[in-house]
Amino acid sequence: MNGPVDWREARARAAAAAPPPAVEHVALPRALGRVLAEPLVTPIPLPHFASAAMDGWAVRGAGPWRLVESDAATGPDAAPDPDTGLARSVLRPGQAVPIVTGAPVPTGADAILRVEAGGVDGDRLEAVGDVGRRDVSEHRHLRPAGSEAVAGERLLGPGVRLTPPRIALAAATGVDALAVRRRPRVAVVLTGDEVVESGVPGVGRVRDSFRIALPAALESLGAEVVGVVRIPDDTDATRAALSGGDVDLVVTTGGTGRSDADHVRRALDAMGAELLVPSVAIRPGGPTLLARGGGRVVLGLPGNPLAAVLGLVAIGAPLVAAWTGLTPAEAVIRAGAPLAGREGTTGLVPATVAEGVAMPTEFAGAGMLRGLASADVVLAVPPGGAARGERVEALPLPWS
Ligand SMILES: Nc1nc2c(c(=O)[nH]1)N[C@H]1C(S)=C(S)[C@@H](COP(=O)(O)OP(=O)(O)OC[C@H]3O[C@@H](n4cnc5c(N)ncnc54)[C@H](O)[C@@H]3O)O[C@H]1N2
Ligand code: MOO
Repeated sequence: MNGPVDWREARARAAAAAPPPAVEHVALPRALGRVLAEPLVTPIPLPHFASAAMDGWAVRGAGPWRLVESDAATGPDAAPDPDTGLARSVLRPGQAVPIVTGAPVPTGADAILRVEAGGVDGDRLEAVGDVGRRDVSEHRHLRPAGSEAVAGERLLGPGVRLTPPRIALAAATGVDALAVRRRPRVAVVLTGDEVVESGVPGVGRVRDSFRIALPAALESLGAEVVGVVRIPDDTDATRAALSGGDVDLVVTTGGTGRSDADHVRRALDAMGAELLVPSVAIRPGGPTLLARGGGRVVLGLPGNPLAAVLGLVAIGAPLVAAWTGLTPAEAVIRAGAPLAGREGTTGLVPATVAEGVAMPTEFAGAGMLRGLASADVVLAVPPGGAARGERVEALPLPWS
């Protein structure tokens, strides 16, 4: 029970450790990147009135036309008829009225003749050239009301990430707030008395890899990082950091080992926490642990920089995804080189992807960052390894 947990099982336990997704309402500017909780149903047709797609003239009939004064067709008060979506002014056969892009089209208009394809002589307008004649005969440049969506149509389903175009689509329907899934509130706790946060480290010291990168990666996964603290290598300080604050999840780095300098497991013990995943059968990242105690979940990542990120990709990603009701993305890709296996362990290998083929990067030792810095995905290499050309599972990096 205390040995390393198979990596699929560990991912399943991580997903199961999240509470059922909860909902909150946020204003549109704060909804970017969040997960939609309820369908987006447009209360209005899109567009909600018939409008011109070009600057020019609204015309009725084959032409030539007599130009009439622009009134409701282009004025700021040109409210469309709520039933038809058409502007209330009426264009009679043989008439034309100036119109600008986006303005309501008068009732009766059957084409927009763009300005560069019309010739005006006094109050007489005629189409010029093939382009002008086609504008008219093909009834061009009219955007009918409801041509993109009718009122009551479902435009987005729940469970999708709110990308910039999805936010823009929501805004176009006239809504000002959206129902989104709650994010876990996360405290990041950095350990390691040897770690320095600026300048060139002396011998026996290491420059911090996590204070900037880890919160960013967690936010990319969909979490809300509410604090980052560095604590001394001490069991009481670790226990206090693991149990303090109003948070849902604590993510630690370092100290997952069993030496005198490692305090995460001892602190969890002292808290009476339940170890959900004591370690994972992955390499690097094996010492990654998951626990529940003090009313929160604790994800313990190893101190080695690559190992920590791979622990986050393997266990943190399904945990945060389940919290926000997302299904973690999984894909398979062809290996561009033979990948050695290791009995009882899933190898996690940073890889670059070109033309659908994944090449493992160099410099992918547990304490390194160089391979990860150039990687596009992480390959999950089964214990038996994989031949060149074989399909292997590819996990996305949080920021890609
Ligand atoms: N006897 C054994 N020793 C180790 C084992 C083992 O099974 N038996 N496992 C090894 C593996 S695998 C890993 S991974 C590490 C896990 O170590 P910890 O989580 O306890 O991490 P630390 O010992 O605190 O640090 C490891 C390494 O990472 C550096 N580090 C820590 N924090 C940072 C930071 N913020 N930025 C950059 N680098 C950091 C730290 O200086 C150490 O070099 O244990 C192995 N040992
Ligand atoms: O699992 Mo450790 O992560 O290899 O250095």
